[in-house]
Amino acid sequence: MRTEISTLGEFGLIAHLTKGIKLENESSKYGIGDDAAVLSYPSEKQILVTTDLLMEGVHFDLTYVPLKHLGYKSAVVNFSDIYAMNGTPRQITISLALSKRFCVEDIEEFYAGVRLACQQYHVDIVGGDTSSSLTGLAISITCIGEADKNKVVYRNGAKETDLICVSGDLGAAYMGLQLLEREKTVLKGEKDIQPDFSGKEYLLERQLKPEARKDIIEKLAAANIIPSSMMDISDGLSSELLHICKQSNAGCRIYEEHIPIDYQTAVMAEEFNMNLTTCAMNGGEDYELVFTVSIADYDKVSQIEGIRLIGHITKPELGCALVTRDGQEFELRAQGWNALRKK
Ligand SMILES: Nc1ncnc2c1ncn2[C@@H]1O[C@H](COP(=O)(O)OP(=O)(O)O)[C@@H](O)[C@H]1O
Ligand SMILES: Cc1ncc(C[n+]2csc(CCOP(=O)(O)OP(=O)(O)O)c2C)c(N)n1
Ligand SMILES: [Mg+2]
Repeated sequence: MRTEISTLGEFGLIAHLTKGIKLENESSKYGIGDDAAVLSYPSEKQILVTTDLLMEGVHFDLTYVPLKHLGYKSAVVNFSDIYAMNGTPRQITISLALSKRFCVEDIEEFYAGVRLACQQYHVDIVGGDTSSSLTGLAISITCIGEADKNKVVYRNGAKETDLICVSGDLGAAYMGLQLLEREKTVLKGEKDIQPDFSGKEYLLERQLKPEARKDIIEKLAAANIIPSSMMDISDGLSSELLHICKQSNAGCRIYEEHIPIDYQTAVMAEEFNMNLTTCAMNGGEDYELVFTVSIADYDKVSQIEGIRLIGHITKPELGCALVTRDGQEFELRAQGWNALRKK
């Protein structure tokens, strides 16, 4: 089926896409349908706001990304930013610019993904904007969330001797992207052949359907740990650690042998003849959390499943470095994702 968007028009499309959206959160007072949404948060909360812009051809390639997955991921990467402040996401607004290539069914798919993510993370869709584009799909999502006033975690709070921790494992989403890019080149013009991705499912899942680490935020809270600094890993661990250290006026040492990497990631890096540590440090799109905790929290944090201690914070004069298995030190450089960097 292909229903042209012009048959519904802007208002018809919005009504169609947002049909049946219900508000779950106490703070969502009024959602879609007026000039602005109305939110109300209790005075003991801080309100968190984050926004992300995703451009077709820059952030995603629709030749191998299904629209439902794209919708899911676009929402989840925003939730991830709210968790990275030690908060809880509550509302999003979604703005879309659509070219003529897209039909109503395409946007339905995209919305099905966004709505699934919102259901799973208990977030309300409270508004958005819809416009046309001459060149492709542009997606902008803004997420609003809350945190207890004294529990917001910034990038600038890391202190000398703090332990550096990471959740999950790194580099898999990047290897998933490499895999999809390779198949895209191989299969160009041969639509009937289905690539065999068996044994590589984890990599594809990490690229196409990432999750935000709500569970880690909950486990830290349950263990009574408030990190001294935290970020989510979108551009690569190196880049994020440099942000934390710069803003905290600190240095760091992280140890190559402690960087968490999944088996499939390692196999794939070998197959592509890529340096595994480089992929894990700079690949990006991991949407894991990197955070620091006081050394006093060592016992508590090391008991939490899914968190790895990878190093520690130092004085700023010592700079930021990766210590290899044979004890050599390499200065961290932000080689990861940078949308504005020269190619
Ligand atoms: N065009 C912009 N105008 C104003 N602030 C911006 C702009 N782009 C990014 N920022 C702000 O810069 C900071 C860092 O952004 P960014 O590197 O994109 O972080 P993240 O990786 O968490 O999305 C954030 O506070 C963000 O709101
Ligand atoms: C076609 C394509 N190119 C590149 C990537 C890789 N990629 C897309 S977004 C991103 C990192 C995060 O993007 P950014 O706009 O920096 O988000 P932010 O850090 O602001 O949250 C990466 C590595 C991809 N998934 N698909
Ligand atoms: Mg950003």
